[in-house]
Amino acid sequence: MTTLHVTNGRVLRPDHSVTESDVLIDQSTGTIERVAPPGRIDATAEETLDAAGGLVVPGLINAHGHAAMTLLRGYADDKALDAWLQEDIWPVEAELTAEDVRVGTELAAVEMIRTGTTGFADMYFEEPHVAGVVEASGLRALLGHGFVSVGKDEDDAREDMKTSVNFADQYDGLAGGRIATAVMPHSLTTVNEELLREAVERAREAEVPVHIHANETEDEVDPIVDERGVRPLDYAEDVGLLEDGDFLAHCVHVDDAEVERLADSDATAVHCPASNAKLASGIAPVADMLDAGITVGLGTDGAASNNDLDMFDEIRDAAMLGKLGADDAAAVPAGAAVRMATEGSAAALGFDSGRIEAGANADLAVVDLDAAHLTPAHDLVSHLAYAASGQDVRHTVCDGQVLMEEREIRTLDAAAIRERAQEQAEDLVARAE
Ligand SMILES: CSC[C@H]1O[C@@H](n2cnc3c(O)ncnc32)[C@H](O)[C@@H]1O
Ligand SMILES: [Zn+2]
Repeated sequence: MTTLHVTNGRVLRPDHSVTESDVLIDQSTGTIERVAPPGRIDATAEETLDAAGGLVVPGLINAHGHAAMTLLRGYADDKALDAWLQEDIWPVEAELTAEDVRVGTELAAVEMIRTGTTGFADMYFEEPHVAGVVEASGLRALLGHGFVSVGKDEDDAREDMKTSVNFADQYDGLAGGRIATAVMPHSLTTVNEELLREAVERAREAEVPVHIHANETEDEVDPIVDERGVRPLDYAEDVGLLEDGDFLAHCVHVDDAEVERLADSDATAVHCPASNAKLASGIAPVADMLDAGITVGLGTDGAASNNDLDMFDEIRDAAMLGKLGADDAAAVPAGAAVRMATEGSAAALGFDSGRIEAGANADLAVVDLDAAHLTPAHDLVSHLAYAASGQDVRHTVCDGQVLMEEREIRTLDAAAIRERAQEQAEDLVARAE
């Protein structure tokens, strides 16, 4: 076995206590072998990572997004979802090439590794190219081809759905198990009932989950209530959704009965507080969802509605908006927000990650605590939620491989990727004019 020894740091344990511990990683399995006080681990590891003055935390997991939308960061701001998609985003996406997606996803990978994210979900187009970036970057990901039926003829829409199923079927488990997949209908209103039912059925046959946007805006809820006389999550269950492994992005406009329905199911929710705030979609009742026992993960959504992929921002936004939404400063405390970005997101994506513990995937980040804004150190969980940012991350490790050491990304050429992304983004926008 080849080993990686993370030395001299403090470790955020699963119960959120912090101990002075070393972490021994088995690189051949990509898992954590031992967490033990310094000096208790035999110092013969092939590789060491110095965590002195740092806090070793589970790698953050971005459980909902559209990675290549980094190319559209700052392209269209300050609009509500429907107008933003229809007037600005979809017209440009109509011009997207596989190379755009590859370059945009590389840029996203650089940003994620830089800010301590080790795993992400992606619903987008040209997913084989996204898979290539995942393979090269060393990140862990759950990928799916997103499809819609609105604005398409029946045959095209069915082909698009089949692309989603075939991709999920063929790519599940690739990159040494770092790639998982799902079938990804875009939303309950942009995919018609017949295709939605068929997609769910095919996902079950392929034994992969389904990921979908749900209850994001009132404009998305009202037509379902008006046309079907039921709430969206009743409809979702009726078409076969809400099974174990399925995960729903947003869940902003869910009523009490829908919260109960989700809690009674084995599906999970992914909260996207920054995107929901920026598009003025609303504030998800995340405190109620957690109280009801729903597993809630955290996601940035695309960089065009956030506008970054820093999960530390997301943790803070989840705590802040959770309090505002519940009108209660005690709602969504620091620890709950950190859990959403770690254990919650890991559970949503089915990753055995999100905790620093023997047996878990060796997906972690080391946060440099040697900074004025992280002093004094009364409560390090508080710092993770309210004071730290992705720029404080010093090392990033995924599947036992060091992806970033001393703020230098090892697996990707960050400078070249940024330069290429600038050119590609300009070219994409020019093509769409
Ligand atoms: C069919 S691939 C995914 C599709 O979703 C679009 N998108 C980006 N952000 C959001 C959001 O917040 N809600 C709904 N859809 C979103 C993206 O631009 C792609 O077209
Ligand atoms: Zn989204």
